[in-house]
Amino acid sequence: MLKLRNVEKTYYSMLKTRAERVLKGISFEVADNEFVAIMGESGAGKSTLLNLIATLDDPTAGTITLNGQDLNQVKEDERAKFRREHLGFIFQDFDLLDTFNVQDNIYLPLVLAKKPLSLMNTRLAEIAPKLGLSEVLNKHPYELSGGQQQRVAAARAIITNPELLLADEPTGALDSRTSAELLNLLEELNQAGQTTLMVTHSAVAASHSKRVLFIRDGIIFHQLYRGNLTQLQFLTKISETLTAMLGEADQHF
Ligand SMILES: Nc1ncnc2c1ncn2[C@@H]1O[C@H](COP(=O)(O)OP(=O)(O)OP(=O)(O)O)[C@@H](O)[C@H]1O
Repeated sequence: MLKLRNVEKTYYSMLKTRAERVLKGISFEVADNEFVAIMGESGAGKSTLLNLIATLDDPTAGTITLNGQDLNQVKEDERAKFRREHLGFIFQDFDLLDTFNVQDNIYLPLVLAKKPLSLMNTRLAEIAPKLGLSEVLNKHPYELSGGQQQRVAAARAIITNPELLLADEPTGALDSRTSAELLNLLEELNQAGQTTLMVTHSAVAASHSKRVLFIRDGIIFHQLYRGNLTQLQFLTKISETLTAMLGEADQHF
């Protein structure tokens, strides 16, 4: 599904007098139906990596392919269309339009893709009950709780049946109960076949995935598979790894 080969990203200052090499050769694959979390400390390059996969920015070196298509080859003016057709996005700050009601917010990607209303209605009828949104379709985002708003954002992200769902700190603005609900929802969507890649600094969020990649110093430093562990057992394993990583970092100073 998704393949990264030796992906590098260097940010340059305007006059190229300063360079920051954020990603130094990242290689990994995400298989169909996987749910992968990417963890790393603040500034480790998680959002940078997600932006590259989202075609919002280009790598300095290396290749990224989605189902065989090299993202570098997608032309600038075709990228918005590419994102609409292949990817779904959930961000920390929901990013809903307050002037639209919930239903129209969810329909937006299909409206932009000029899909027929009948298809939108069919898809909504499938996902609204699953996400507990059937009763709020005529409300506006500002009338909803944070958890409901994030579920609307999730509905909007999956209504196009994206090949890959990208989530950037999706629980960052939620309290622990609504976070847990959203994470359970992401897990359920994944069990129903949704390939998902999530960036997070939360061990709890990562423990809902099937595999965690740890980024440090611009490389994939370590990875953990959930295997048959329960979410709580996986959380313990992730927390132990983070503690060990922090311990090693301390020894450098
Ligand atoms: N557009 C940009 N131009 C220049 N430097 C950038 C840009 N975006 C990110 N950086 C730098 O790249 C490094 C990695 O940032 P990034 O946002 O990818 O980290 P992160 O792991 O997502 O952090 P956080 O968890 O705090 O969001 C940081 O040092 C940041 O200052």
